[in-house]
Amino acid sequence: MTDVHLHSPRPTPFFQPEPYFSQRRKTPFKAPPKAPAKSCPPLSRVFTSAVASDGPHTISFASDSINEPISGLRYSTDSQEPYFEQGFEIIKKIGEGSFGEVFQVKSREDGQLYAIKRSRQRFTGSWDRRKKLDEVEKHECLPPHPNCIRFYKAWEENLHLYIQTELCSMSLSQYCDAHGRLPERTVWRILMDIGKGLKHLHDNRLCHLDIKPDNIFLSQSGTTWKLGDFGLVSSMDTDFEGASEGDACYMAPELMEGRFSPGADVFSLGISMLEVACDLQLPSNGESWHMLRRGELPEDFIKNLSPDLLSLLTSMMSHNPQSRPCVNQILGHRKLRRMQLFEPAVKLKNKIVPLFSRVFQWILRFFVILLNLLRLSHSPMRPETPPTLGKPQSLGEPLSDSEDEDIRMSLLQQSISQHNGSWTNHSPICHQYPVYSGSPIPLHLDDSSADEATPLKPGSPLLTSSPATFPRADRAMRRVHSDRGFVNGGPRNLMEIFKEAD
Ligand SMILES: Nc1ncnc2c1ncn2[C@@H]1O[C@H](COP(=O)(O)OP(=O)(O)OP(=O)(O)O)[C@@H](O)[C@H]1O
Repeated sequence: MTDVHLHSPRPTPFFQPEPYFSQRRKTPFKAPPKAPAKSCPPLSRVFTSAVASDGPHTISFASDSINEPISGLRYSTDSQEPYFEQGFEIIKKIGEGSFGEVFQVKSREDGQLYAIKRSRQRFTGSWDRRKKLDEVEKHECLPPHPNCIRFYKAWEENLHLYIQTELCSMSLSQYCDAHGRLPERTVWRILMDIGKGLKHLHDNRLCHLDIKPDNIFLSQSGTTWKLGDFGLVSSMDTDFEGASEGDACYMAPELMEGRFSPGADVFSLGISMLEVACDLQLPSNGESWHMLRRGELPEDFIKNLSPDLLSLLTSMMSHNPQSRPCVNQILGHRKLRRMQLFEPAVKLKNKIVPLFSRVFQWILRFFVILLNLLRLSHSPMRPETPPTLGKPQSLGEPLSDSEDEDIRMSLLQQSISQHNGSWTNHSPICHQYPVYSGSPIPLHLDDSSADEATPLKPGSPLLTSSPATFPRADRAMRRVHSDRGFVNGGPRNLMEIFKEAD
């Protein structure tokens, strides 16, 4: 019995030996957070006065305007619609995260496009509200920079928080989902742009602490990479008080011990670049997680990297934060220095090329219209041609003049017979005329007989004619029939055609 039990087939557990590295998977769908338990009502419903406010209120920590009612040309307090809908035309939803949903909108006041993030859930209490407003405070305290997503305003309404920011075309994750492994040129460009954004943060004594491809965005124009999502930004001045680490896949190893420093951002940027340059799926734990932090990078993935990029990324991912280069040193790399040297020229090219191409298109369009107008004004009026009954078909070799003449005669004979109330059954083209008429054959011999419809007298040679009367026409029409798979006026069997070919 024991033996049977031991040998009974069982599903073998799938075991992937560690360390294991795989190709980067597409950005997984993030399930929305669970709804709050229904057993007790949220605090906001119990202590409404603690968090509720009348109508939409701006949120600002830079001035004393916190909790100032929203006012605007397009906002009416009499309307039941929220400010979000009164002030903006909602174009589409562009993303969602654990915090909320992001919409692409068009402002009804200035006609510009923006991104608005709306908290998914209502504030559950004053503590929850304060925690959500943190992102506003952190984003607001950052002076604008071309490589950081710009903050415009924030407001709360109906216990939801709204954050209005600059609109970007997509995140780096979405870009990689579409393009796969990125070419080194693009990786250097991202390193330079995000390096500049990060320098701006560090110069303002702030650390991002959540750098990852999900939080790097491509501008609307598609030329500049920008740093976004400042929800975890922490100040060096307050000694990283209340700081928390971001995504485990991109986390510097020293954060496990609570040692925060600007070096953590350098590590996260380095490992993010490794991911996109090698199309590597970063582990969130396990032995492979530690290997990457010990500087043991998977050979199969890094073999295509240039020595320059590999050595920079390896130094950025040093285990010891002191050994990592600071952002100034990264931007001082000779490759990035050269890129910066040519940057004004590249920017100019990016502005001029689309402009020139648009002007060129207009000139081209103008010439095409002009040419058409000229052609119309010079073309003589053409006589109306009778409508064709079908598409001209290839009839093989062109008929000779005499054969053509015979066909005309035959058709005339057919027409006369039809006119007199009888078809000559042996006419070789009686079934074919509608198809043949791609180039219609006039039913008269010459112009003088064109409109003669007088019936011929019985016994006329034309009426009594047989195939022998017009042997060449008969031959020619048989050839036409045969070209189209018809024999004796009927469809030809495929087998017959094959036999003939043999
Ligand atoms: N300014 C923007 N322009 C364009 N798309 C954006 C912008 N901000 C956010 N998105 C899109 O919305 C998605 C979710 O945004 P975001 O990550 O800021 O939300 P979140 O709720 O804070 O997410 P997280 O789970 O990381 O906290 C992003 O992945 C991105 O695709």
